[in-house]
Amino acid sequence: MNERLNLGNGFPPSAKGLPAFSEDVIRPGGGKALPTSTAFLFACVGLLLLLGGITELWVSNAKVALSLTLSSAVGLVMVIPGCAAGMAANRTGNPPDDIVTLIALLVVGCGLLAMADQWAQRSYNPLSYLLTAFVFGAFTLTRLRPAHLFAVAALLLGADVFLAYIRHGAGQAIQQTLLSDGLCALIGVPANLRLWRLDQQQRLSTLEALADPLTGLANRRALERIAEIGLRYAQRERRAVTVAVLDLDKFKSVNDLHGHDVGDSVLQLVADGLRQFAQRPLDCIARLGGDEFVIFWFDLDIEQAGRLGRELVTSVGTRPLRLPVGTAIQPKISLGACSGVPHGATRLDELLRLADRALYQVKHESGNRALVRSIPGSIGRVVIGHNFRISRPYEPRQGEVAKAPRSDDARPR
Ligand SMILES: Nc1nc2c(ncn2[C@@H]2O[C@H](COP(=O)(O)OP(=O)(O)OP(=O)(O)O)[C@@H](O)[C@H]2O)c(=O)[nH]1
Repeated sequence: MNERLNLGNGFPPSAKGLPAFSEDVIRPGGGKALPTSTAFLFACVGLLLLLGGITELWVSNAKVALSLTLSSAVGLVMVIPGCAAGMAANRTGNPPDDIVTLIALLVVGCGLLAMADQWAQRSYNPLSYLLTAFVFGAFTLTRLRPAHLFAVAALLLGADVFLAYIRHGAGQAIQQTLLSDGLCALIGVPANLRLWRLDQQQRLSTLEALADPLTGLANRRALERIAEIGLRYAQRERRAVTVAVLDLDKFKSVNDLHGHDVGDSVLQLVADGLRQFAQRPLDCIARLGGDEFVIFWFDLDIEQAGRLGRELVTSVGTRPLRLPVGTAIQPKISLGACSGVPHGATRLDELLRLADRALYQVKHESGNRALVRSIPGSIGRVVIGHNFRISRPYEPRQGEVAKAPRSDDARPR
C-alpha cells in the first residue's frame, strides 16, 4: 500500500452526534460495493451444495443425500443474509442494523436443519452448521484478519470433532470432519479470504480516488465531501468552521533553480509538515494542485484560526527542509482563510473564494503571513492575521466580481 496514502486523521471523518456516516459519501460516484465477491460467494455456496450432495450420495444413500442438500439449502438461507449484512458492514464502516434479524435467522435456520436431519434419521450436530455459517458469514461481519479466522475456524472444527467423537465414536467423527466440516472449511475459508482481499483492494482504490497522488493528502473531491458533512453539522450545531487556502511563496523559483523533482520533494515535505495542523475528526487537508493547499478546520473559531494560522506559517517558514539530494530549502508560505458559523446557504466554493481573497491580500503585502476573515453574516470577531490585526469582514466592493484573484490560478470554479 502506498505509504503516502494517508488522508490524515478524521478520514473518513467521525464526530460525536454526526448522522451515520457512510463510505458512500466519500466513494466517488457512489456505486455498489463488492459485486464480484457477491457472485463469487453465490458460486461457492452452489458448489458446496453440489459437493455435499455428491459426497453424501457416495457414502450414504439418496435419502440422506437429499436431506443434506435440503439442509444445506436452508443453511444457505441463513448464511446469505449474514454475508449480505457483513458486506454492508464492510461497505459502510458501520455495524449492521439488522444483527438481531441475523441472529433470529440463525436460530430458525438451525431449527429447520434439525428437523431436516430428524426426517432423515441422522444425528444432529448444530456445530457443523454453525461452522458453515461462521466461515461464510462471520468473517465479513467481524472483519477478522485471516490469522484470526483460521484460529477460530480451527477451534470450532476441534470442538465439532470432539463432540462427534464423544457421541458417536471415532468413525463418525472422522467422517463428519472430512465430509461436512472439511468441505465447509475448504470452500468457506478461501471464499472469505477472497472477500477480504477484494475488500482491501476496494478500500485502497477508494482511497486512491480521493487522494492527491504526489502528497497523499486529500484531493478536491475528498475535501468537498468532508466539507459538505462538516458544514451541515456545523450549521446544525452552530459550530464555527475555518477554510484556509495556503500557497507557497515564490515556489516557481524552487522549480527553476533546483528542478521539478526537487520541487516535488518540497511539496511532499511541506505536506508532511502541514498534516500536524489538521489532526481532529472532520479536519481535512487537501492539495488542489501546484503549490496550493486547503485546510478545512471543523469547530475552529476565528480567534483560534488566527492563532493556528500564525503558528502554521511560522512553522513552515522556520524549518529548513532537507531534501533527498542533499540540499536544504527554506520555503515560505502564505495563508488566507475565512472563519465563522456557516448558515444554510454556505457552500465550500464560496468559502474558498473568501479565503482566496484573503490570500490574495497577503500575497499582495509580500506574503509569509496568515490572514483570517470572518464569513459574512456569521457571529464573532472579524479578522486575525499574522500580527492579530483586527479589521472588518470582507464585503465585496461595488462592481467587484467574484473571480479567482490571480490570472494564473488554475483552480476550477
Ligand atoms: N514541482 C512541481 N511544481 C509544480 C507542480 N504543479 C505546479 N507546479 C509549479 O508550481 C509553480 C506555481 O507557482 P505560482 O504559485 O503560480 O507562483 P509562485 O512562484 O509560487 O509565486 P507566488 O505564489 O506569487 O508567491 C509553477 O511554476 C508550476 O509550474 C507540481 O506538481 N510539482
